[in-house]
Amino acid sequence: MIEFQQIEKRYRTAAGDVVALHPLDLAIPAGQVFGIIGQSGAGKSTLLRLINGLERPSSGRVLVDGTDVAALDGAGLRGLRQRIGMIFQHFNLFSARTVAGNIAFPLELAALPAARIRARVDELLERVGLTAQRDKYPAQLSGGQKQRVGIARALATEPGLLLCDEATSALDPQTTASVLDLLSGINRDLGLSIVLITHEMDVIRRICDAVAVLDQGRLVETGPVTEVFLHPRHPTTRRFVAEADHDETGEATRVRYSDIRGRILRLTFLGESTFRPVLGRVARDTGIDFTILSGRIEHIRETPYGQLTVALQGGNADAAQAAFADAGVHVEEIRA
Ligand SMILES: Nc1ncnc2c1ncn2[C@@H]1O[C@H](COP(=O)(O)OP(=O)(O)OP(=O)(O)O)[C@@H](O)[C@H]1O
Repeated sequence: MIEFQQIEKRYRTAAGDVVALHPLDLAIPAGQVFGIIGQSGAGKSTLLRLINGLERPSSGRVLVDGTDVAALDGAGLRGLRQRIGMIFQHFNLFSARTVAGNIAFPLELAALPAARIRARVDELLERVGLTAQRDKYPAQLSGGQKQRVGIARALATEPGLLLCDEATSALDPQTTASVLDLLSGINRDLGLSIVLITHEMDVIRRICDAVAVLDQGRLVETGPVTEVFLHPRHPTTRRFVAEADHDETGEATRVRYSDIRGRILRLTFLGESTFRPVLGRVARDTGIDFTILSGRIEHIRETPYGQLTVALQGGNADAAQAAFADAGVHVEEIRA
């Protein structure tokens, strides 16, 4: 469990103070994949680096499993960092060490016997799918393979928490997907908590359980991804969702629908309700005819959700709208 209590961070510069984080409170429960999203300069890296003491708060406290990070001395901080792995956008591998040598590094620092290091490295290579690459050097690897080495190295000392600093930003979409799957599997199989920062809502949708949205150093929205992604409240969150999604509430869409008669609704089905035959039942009960304008079924982590944009003709539109809400379907009126 990580708790930020009235955390504020200012950087002193020649030109004056830069406020990277305005006072904020945030609790990150153990065992989750927790995402922090924001534009460049929003304060994401600062927030992440406060967790392992790479930055110190200007005021407020950061508690990691109840321990105040700022109160730790050198030995205490080293102990904390052994329990927190970190991976980076540009991998930060040692170019003169092989794949196995990179992964062994933190174990050598911890002075483990050679036989135990070898066994642990073998196990980690298998977990990240790089057994065949063990004797290669970073320059001989693809971006995705480099990040897998970074992940294996971060896991070497069996940390309870993994911090990911834009871990997939330098990767193509397909490689991103496979690295995110690996992280998701690690969270599931090892029960390891993951805190990641990103500027892409799609990363949040694929693997996070919960999310915090930062905007110019302020925490503007936080909650489960199913809630924040499907029903964003703050304009910044809406913008991120619209980028990941094709936006159906914008002006262009309203113009595109100008030839279509009837009330236009966007229906969001989440979890079990995604696969229930709600549409047919509402049509029968209310005499409504539906024209489907667009639709899809996707996943937020493992939870399926469906979004359907429909035009309603004939029958009782108000009753249909109420029947959807009764069936647990979220209804958004795109045009009355
Ligand atoms: N060491 C520093 N000295 C002065 N200002 C800093 C320092 N580190 C960060 N800042 C400033 O603090 C603000 C937040 O920076 P931070 O790196 O936390 O944002 P970010 O959301 O991670 O951005 P990015 O996605 O570009 O990495 C920015 O205005 C940045 O310029």
